[in-house]
Amino acid sequence: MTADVSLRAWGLEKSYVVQSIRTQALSEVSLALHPGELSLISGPSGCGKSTLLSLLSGLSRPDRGEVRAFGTDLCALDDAARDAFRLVHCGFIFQGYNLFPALDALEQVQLVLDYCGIPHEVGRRAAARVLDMVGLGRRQHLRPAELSGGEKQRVAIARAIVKRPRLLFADEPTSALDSVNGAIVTDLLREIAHRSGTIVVCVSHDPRLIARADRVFEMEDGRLRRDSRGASRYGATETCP
Ligand SMILES: Nc1ncnc2c1ncn2[C@@H]1O[C@H](COP(=O)(O)OP(=O)(O)OP(=O)(O)O)[C@@H](O)[C@H]1O
Repeated sequence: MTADVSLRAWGLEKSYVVQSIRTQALSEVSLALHPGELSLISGPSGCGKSTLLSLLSGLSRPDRGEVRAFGTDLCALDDAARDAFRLVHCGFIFQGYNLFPALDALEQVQLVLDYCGIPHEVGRRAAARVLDMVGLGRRQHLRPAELSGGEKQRVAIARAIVKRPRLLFADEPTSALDSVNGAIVTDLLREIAHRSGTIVVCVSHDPRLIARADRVFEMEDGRLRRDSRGASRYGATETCP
């Protein structure tokens, strides 16, 4: 029997209750994401994209349904075990970069490896290598205030991939970037998926990302409306069976 290398969800339901008003954020969402693909979750504001990302990454639990990553049922794990799962397997990238103002680029990336218990000098070399890979080898000693938005996002990407996660989640990674930097970050995410076999999942409205994604999931009112192959790899957009 071969090991399951996918991230799969079945019948996800999630609602929020605020002051006794219930909002159904997700209904009957099922999908399968595969290694080496950049998948995009798109749709209008409030349709449930961030909620889906949070369930797929084990940051929160569904009311009903199941999420399995590499065969592990994330919903069956307690909070500590899900934290441990994320530490080992998941990288996260956010719209606002979430960098520490006082640390330079190298220190931002190295901090992750320190946290994972990697010896300092080994971590420093690995952090420098990854910064080189994202095109920031010569800017590794600059702090966030000295970097452009696109460079900050590349530091955030380096930080997310330095521990070689099998799952990379990005929430609106290009929405604060101009066209040149948006394209650089988009291509980088795609390259990470294709080269290292990472499952890369992005939430975005950005047409640049939609055009470069291998798989596009369109959401509306908490449901998946369309699951299609992107034009980037297959030449034309086609709807998945
Ligand atoms: N913590 C929360 N408490 C209450 N309601 C929430 C919470 N998080 C999300 N919601 C509601 O759930 C629905 C889905 O929200 P979600 O943030 O997943 O959508 P989204 O597609 O990511 O939106 P956006 O593109 O604006 O970020 C919305 O109606 C939202 O108001």
